[in-house]
Amino acid sequence: MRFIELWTNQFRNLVSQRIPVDNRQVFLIGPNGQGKTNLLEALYALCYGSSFRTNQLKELTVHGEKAFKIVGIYLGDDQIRHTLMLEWKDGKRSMSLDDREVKDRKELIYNIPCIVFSHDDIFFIKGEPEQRRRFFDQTMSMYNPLFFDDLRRYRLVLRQRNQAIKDGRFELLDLYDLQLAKYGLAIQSERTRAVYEFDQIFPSMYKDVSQNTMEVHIEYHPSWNDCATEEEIVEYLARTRSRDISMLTTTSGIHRDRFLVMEAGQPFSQTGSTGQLRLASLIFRTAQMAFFQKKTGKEPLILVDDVLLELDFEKREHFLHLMQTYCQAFFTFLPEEHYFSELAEEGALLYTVQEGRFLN
Ligand SMILES: Nc1ncnc2c1ncn2[C@@H]1O[C@H](COP(=O)(O)OP(=O)(O)OP(=O)(O)O)[C@@H](O)[C@H]1O
Repeated sequence: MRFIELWTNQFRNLVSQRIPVDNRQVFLIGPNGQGKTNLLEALYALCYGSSFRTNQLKELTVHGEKAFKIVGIYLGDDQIRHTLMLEWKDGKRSMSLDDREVKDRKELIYNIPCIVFSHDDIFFIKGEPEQRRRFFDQTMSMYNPLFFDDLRRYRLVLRQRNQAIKDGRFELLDLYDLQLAKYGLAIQSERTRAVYEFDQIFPSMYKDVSQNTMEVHIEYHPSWNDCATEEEIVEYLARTRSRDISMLTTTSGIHRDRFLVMEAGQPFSQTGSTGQLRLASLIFRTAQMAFFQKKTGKEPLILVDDVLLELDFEKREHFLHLMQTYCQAFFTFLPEEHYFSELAEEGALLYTVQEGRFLN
């Protein structure tokens, strides 16, 4: 799969324009604040119908306007040209694929798998547990539609259960507990399997690039650690119900699971230097790519937002070697970062980005 051209209209600071991108590698080069990341965001929004920077699609419209539209023409794995469109208008999102309305964003997840490398990825290592849950849920949702469905259902039941607790409608809890246990156990089992497999990939990649002698690995600590069946979870929820009622929320479940990155028995967020944490976050993404490929046999589209800056030459070489298996890649660079030539293949497409314009 590969994008061939993009059309942007009233999207952030991007000038409304057609941008040909028919190349395995597209480099976007320009000073700060010119619109490089905005184009990556537009591509991501086309792939998933959402942004990796905000939950509010209305923020993506150019200041002062109420609508934006992006269109991407891509060559699918079937070697046929397809047209994806995302529009935000009158407070509503609409999407289409080949002029057919896309009603559920889920349809898109498996269409163009897309992975973003960004500075914020460091929070997967040193941020709140929620950040790592999101990372692993995303990793699993990329290849497993059942997992994605279970997550959606779990979240819905969790919201309903919390509301029932707040409203004092305790007679509903027995029913919600059964559903929470059903979807929760499926998610817990899948997380256990996926972390085991991810842990076969991530530590050796990290060791290769960092040349660190200490082992870094991932641990999964489910909130319902001692429950192996739905019945056991239901019993546990019944036993802890009074605690939930006094806290006005569901205090256990897969929304409280913890994923830890450990080094020598300690959380890596406490032992690693900022440089090591940053490198580990890049490797997290690279391992996500490798994991996705192992599961599906497909290569993802990658969007790499100026994250190589802090790596020295040797680490960069190692790292770039690891991340070559993509169907198409968009990289952003500042003009002074001349090392993009280390990465560019012959014939790669180079754009200079200036005030939302893409010039080559
Ligand atoms: N909704 C919007 N409407 C108009 N302009 C916007 C909007 N949102 C952001 N901008 C502008 O877009 C520019 C930021 O673009 P972007 O984040 O793509 O920068 P960049 O080229 O990736 O730079 P950096 O190297 O600093 O990351 C800023 O000038 C900002 O004012």
